[in-house]
Amino acid sequence: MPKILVIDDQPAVCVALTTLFELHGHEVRVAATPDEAMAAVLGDELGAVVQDMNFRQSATSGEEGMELLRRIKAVDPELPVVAMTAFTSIAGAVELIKAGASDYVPKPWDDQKLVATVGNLARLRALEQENARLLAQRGRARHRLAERHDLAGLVYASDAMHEVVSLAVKVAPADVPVLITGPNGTGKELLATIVQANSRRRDRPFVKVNAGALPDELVEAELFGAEPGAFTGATRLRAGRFEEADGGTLFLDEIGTLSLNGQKKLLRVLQTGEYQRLGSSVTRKADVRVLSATNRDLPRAIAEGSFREDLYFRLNVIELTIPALRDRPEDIVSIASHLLDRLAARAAGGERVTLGPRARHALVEHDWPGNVRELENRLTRAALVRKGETIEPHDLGLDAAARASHAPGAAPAAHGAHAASSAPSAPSAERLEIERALVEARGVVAKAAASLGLSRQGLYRRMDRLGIHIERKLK
Ligand SMILES: Nc1ncnc2c1ncn2[C@@H]1O[C@H](COP(=O)(O)OP(=O)(O)OP(=O)(O)O)[C@@H](O)[C@H]1O
Repeated sequence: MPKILVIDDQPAVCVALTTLFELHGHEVRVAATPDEAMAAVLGDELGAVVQDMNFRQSATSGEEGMELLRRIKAVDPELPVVAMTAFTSIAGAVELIKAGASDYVPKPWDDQKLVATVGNLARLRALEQENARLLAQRGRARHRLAERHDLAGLVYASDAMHEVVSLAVKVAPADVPVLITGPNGTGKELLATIVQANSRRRDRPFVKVNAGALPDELVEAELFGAEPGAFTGATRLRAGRFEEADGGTLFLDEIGTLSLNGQKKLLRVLQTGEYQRLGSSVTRKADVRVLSATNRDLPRAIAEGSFREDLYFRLNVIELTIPALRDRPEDIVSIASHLLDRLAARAAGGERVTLGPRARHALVEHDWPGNVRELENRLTRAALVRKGETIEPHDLGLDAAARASHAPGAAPAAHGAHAASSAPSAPSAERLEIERALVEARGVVAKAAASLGLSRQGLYRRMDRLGIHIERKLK
């Protein structure tokens, strides 16, 4: 039970209060003067203070008590102080609360009320202290992790991510395959980078392959290489990805959509540790650590017959699962601030952009179907269309943001030109991609089309279909 400090110059009052609090399980310390009280506040672990307002027989103004209250609050602003006062005026009470008293009780006091008030305040302080201790402990744990390992720019505040990142750096030095799972845009590739950066192979090649984009007929040549003439069009010797990654790490992204043929070829090299270039009979040794990632539910794909179980067990010696952004809302604002810093560093003028409080709220409220990648897109857009230094909800183009900006008292929508859409609900990945390209191209459709790999007409058709139109040319 928290210790209570009783401060009163009248021994009879001290005895009565000590008895009262001890009866209710508290330890009690007594002080008869302001100096004794300060010694206790500085030297003891206290849960709450009950203090008189006058310390000399002749004094009645309460000024000494007010002075002591200020001294206590100056050294420990969170320590609850209950003032015992003969004040009956509202002004006196207000002054006490302003000076930091948590509560005040009249003299003579009501035992039950006093014990309940002081007990509650002391319990609350204990809870707050425990919270602060846990937060500090977590902060220290994160700090230690970031100090000792290369976290490749990954930012988080949530316990869930702390667990994933801790496991990633723990398994990094072991040369085992790691499968990283999680929805699109949650940072799977970034986590693979962390595993590689903290492994013994950190200074060796790190080769990334989008396994899902490999056409079936090219899987073998891409992974293992091809001799000249091995297939039509193969005029030069081509090194495969396993060869490029020799001594290092191979990251197979989108492994869940690798063709069955590709799966078979991959399984063989993982089982035997050997492979051959297409068109060659020379067997090569694969000294490669394989990391892979997918957003697919592989056990389900196995049940449906589209993924090999034997390959799954080879790849999945360790599984790291990244939760969707909406399931770790504590991360949203930290990541957003980090991304804004990154944007500022890349921008020509390097101007620092910050998030307004309503924009933060809108970010935390949003569902983030596209996870951190969507957050990146939204912030890129917002950083470009914002009017001032601060990003407001309507700059983000989010549903919730739009609602927030139309709420009473909200700032009017920005009049700056931006790619605006007439159908704001549930933005698709395609819409975001196009909006981002348009904003980055400052509204120049031909430029946006080129960056998307589309013809100008092609982009216009898509904009029509999605109801995206350019409101005004960006300056
Ligand atoms: N926690 C984070 N802190 C900082 N940046 C992050 C974080 N998570 C993701 N990012 C950034 O978000 C973008 C998407 O991340 P990444 O490409 O690693 O996701 P992914 O899960 O591999 O996506 P996909 O499933 O589409 O392949 C990247 O630019 C990455 O740097």
